[in-house]
Amino acid sequence: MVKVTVCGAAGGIGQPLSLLLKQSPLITHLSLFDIVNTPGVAADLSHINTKAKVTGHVGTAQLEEAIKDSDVVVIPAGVPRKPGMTRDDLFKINAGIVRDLAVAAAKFAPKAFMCIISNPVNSTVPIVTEVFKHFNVYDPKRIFGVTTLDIVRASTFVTELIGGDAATLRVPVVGGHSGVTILPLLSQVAGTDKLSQEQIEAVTKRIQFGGDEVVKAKDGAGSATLSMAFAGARFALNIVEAAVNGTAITECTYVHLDADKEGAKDTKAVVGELEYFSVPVQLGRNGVEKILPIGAVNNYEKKLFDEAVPELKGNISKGASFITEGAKL
Ligand SMILES: NC(=O)c1ccc[n+]([C@@H]2O[C@H](COP(=O)([O-])OP(=O)(O)OC[C@H]3O[C@@H](n4cnc5c(N)ncnc54)[C@H](O)[C@@H]3O)[C@@H](O)[C@H]2O)c1
Ligand SMILES: O=C(O)C[C@H](O)C(=O)O
Repeated sequence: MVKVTVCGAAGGIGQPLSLLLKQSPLITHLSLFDIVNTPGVAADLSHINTKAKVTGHVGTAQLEEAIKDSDVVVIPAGVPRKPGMTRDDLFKINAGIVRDLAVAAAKFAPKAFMCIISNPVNSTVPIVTEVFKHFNVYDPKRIFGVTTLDIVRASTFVTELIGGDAATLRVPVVGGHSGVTILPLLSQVAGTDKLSQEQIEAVTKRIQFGGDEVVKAKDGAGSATLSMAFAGARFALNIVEAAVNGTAITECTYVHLDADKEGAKDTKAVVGELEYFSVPVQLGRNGVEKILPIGAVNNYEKKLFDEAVPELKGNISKGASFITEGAKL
C-alpha cells in the first residue's frame, strides 16, 4: 500500500502533477489536499481507470485525514512569482503555508518522504527540517527539495546545442533552486567540449534563469506549472520506485548534507559549512541511500560556486530561523 498526498493539489502544478501520479501502478491511494477545489479535482481524477484510489480533502479541518499515514507528501502549495519578483519574495506567504503543512506531516505522517516544491525551495526545505526536529521526528534522509525541473531544463537546453536525445541526456545540476545558486556542471557532460566558452556561459545562464523565461511569457499568470508537474512526478515516482522496489535511482536533489555525512565529505570540502546543497543522491528504500560525489569542477564552475554559496547560506538561515526564532509551533 502506498499513499501519496499532494498538498496544493488544485493548483497550477498540483492538478497536472496529480494526473501524472494517478497513472502510476505503484500508488494505491492518491490523497489530494488544498484549501479550495479538491472535491472537484478528486472526482474528475477518480474516473481514470488506474489503480490508485483518489480522495479529495479541502480546508485545514480536513488536513489531518488527508495526510495521515502518507508514505510520500508532495508540496506544491503556495503562491507563484509574477514578473519582477524573485523566489525569495514568495517567502512572506509561502513560509507559513509550508510550516503548517510540515506540522501536519510531522504529527500525522512522520515517516513520509517529504518532497518540497514550494518556493523559495532553498528556504522552505530548512523550514520542514526545523519543524520535524521540533516534533522529534527528523530524519534528513526523508526530506527533499525538488530541483528536478533544473535538471529537466538542462537536458533540454544542452541537447539543443550538442544534439542527441534530451530524454536520456543527464546533466548534473547541484547547489540550490534560484538564479545563481543553480549550478549546472556542464564540464561533466560528454559532448560539451564542442561548445565555446561563450556558449557554455550562455546555456549556464539559461538554466539558472529558466524559470524567469516562463514567468515572463505567462505575463502575470504565474510560473512553470506543466514542466514542473512533469519534473515533480518524475521525482516523486523515483522516490516511490526506490522505496517500494529498492531500485537504486540517482537524482540530484536538495538535501541536508547530514543525510549521508560520509558521502557528503567531498561536497563539504567545496561548500564549507553549508548545511544544504543539491547533490547527486542515490535513492533507496529509506530515501537517501548515499550522497554521491559532485565530481570534478572546472575553473569557470568554481567561480559559480563562489557566487552561489553566500546566497544559499542566507536563504538557509532565513528558513531555519523562521521556525527556530518564530512563533511557538
Ligand atoms: N521547485 C520548483 O522547481 C518549482 C517550479 C515551479 C513552481 N514552484 C513553486 O510551486 C508553488 C505553486 O505554484 P503553482 O503555479 O502551482 O501555484 P498556484 O497558485 O497555481 O497553486 C497553488 C495552490 O496552493 C494552494 N494553497 C494555498 N495555500 C495552501 C495551504 N495552506 N494548503 C494547501 N494548499 C494551499 C492554492 O489554493 C493553490 O491551489 C509556488 O510557490 C511556485 O513558486 C516551484
Ligand atoms: O521560476 C519560478 O518562480 C518557478 C520555479 O522555481 C521555476 O524554476 O520555474
